[in-house]
Amino acid sequence: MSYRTEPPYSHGSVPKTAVVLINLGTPNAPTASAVRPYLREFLSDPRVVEIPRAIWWFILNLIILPFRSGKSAKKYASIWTNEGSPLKVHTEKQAKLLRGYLGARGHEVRVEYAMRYGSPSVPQVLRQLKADGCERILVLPAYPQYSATTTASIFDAIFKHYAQERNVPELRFIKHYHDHDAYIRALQKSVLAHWDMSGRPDKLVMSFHGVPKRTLLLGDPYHCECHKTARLLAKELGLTQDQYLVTFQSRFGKAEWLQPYTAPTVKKLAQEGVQRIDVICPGFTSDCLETLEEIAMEVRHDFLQAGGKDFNYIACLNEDDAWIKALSQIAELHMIGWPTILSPAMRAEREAQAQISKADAMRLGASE
Ligand SMILES: C=CC1=C(C)c2cc3[nH]c(cc4nc(cc5[nH]c(cc1n2)c(C)c5CCC(=O)O)C(CCC(=O)O)=C4C)c(C)c3C=C
Ligand SMILES: [Fe+2]
Ligand SMILES: [Fe+2]
Repeated sequence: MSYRTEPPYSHGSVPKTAVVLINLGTPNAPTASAVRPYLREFLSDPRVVEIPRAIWWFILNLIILPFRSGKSAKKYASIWTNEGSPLKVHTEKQAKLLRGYLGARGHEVRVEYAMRYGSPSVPQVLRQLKADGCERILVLPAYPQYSATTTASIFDAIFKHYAQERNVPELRFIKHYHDHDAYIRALQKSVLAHWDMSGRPDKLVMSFHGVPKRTLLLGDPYHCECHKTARLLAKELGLTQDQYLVTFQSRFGKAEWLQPYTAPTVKKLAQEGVQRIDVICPGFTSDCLETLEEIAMEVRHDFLQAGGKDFNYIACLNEDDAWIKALSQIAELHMIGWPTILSPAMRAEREAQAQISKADAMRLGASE
């Protein structure tokens, strides 16, 4: 067993707490050479693709990466902003806002963000938190609905990192918040704000990222959690069953994925004479390639080509105030029992410990 070197242990220090918001990840640039390593890391994850490793290695390296990297890069280029990839830009802003929100509520917590694939990587962020003395870590995936392909893969990355540490911090993992009241109400508020501006559609389409159908049959609760989110949102909006539908997008590969698929469904709606649809993607908490390009560009085009008249994409929650508030409530719920709101005595003790650690460090430095 080879352990990473630990920072010097400091007696009696008040443990610091950190919340780490973790999203999927995104390439560093909208170019084939940047998309390729990102896709390699993502699609090499056995949680994402369950095909036997040796067979998959050939398919990935000889077929998928050479062809998909350039194609995907062009798509990324169509949504890239001056600040970078939308997924990263929104996640970073969410972490900053959450830090401010929790701070304003009196919590002394670090809030950082990390990406499961790409950067800032999970190990990079966890190393920094260890160096800064964080002894309690709350892992907050950016996915409201649990799936082995996403949430569990984040958990794997955390376990893998700490497998090489002696002094493992106290860890808590948020599995899902697909039915959390504040999340549902943030979604409801965003739909109502859209309808206040633009009127109501004939149908509201709630499109979730797909996964292979096989994963549902093998016990992954993702499909049920997506449907529960949709049902709760429809209830909050007062929609009857014929006023909304649930679809699954972003199919990858040849196997059957969760149905109904988003693109053929909206085409069919247009062909049946539905004039206006609004599409929301409640499973994506930040706008990204899959919402801005696939839904707001490709699916819009499909709907209008098939005879639809009016297509509205309702943006993800991104930096929405009600959403940041929801995130803070979800984090607070999972931090119960952790002393994040410090008493004056604890604060004084922390100050004193910081002074002692500083003096220790200087003494150690001087004796070397
Ligand atoms: C919201 C949850 C997500 C699930 C579940 C999910 C499963 C899943 N995805 C792929 C393959 C790809 N997904 C890609 C992009 C992508 N996926 C999600 C989220 C979920 N994926 C997001 C937020 C994004 C966008 C990232 C961004 O940079 O904006 C891609 C890359 C893009 C492309 O080349 O099309 C792939 C590939 C699989 C195979 C899978 C479950 C088995
Ligand atoms: Fe995906
Ligand atoms: Fe896609």
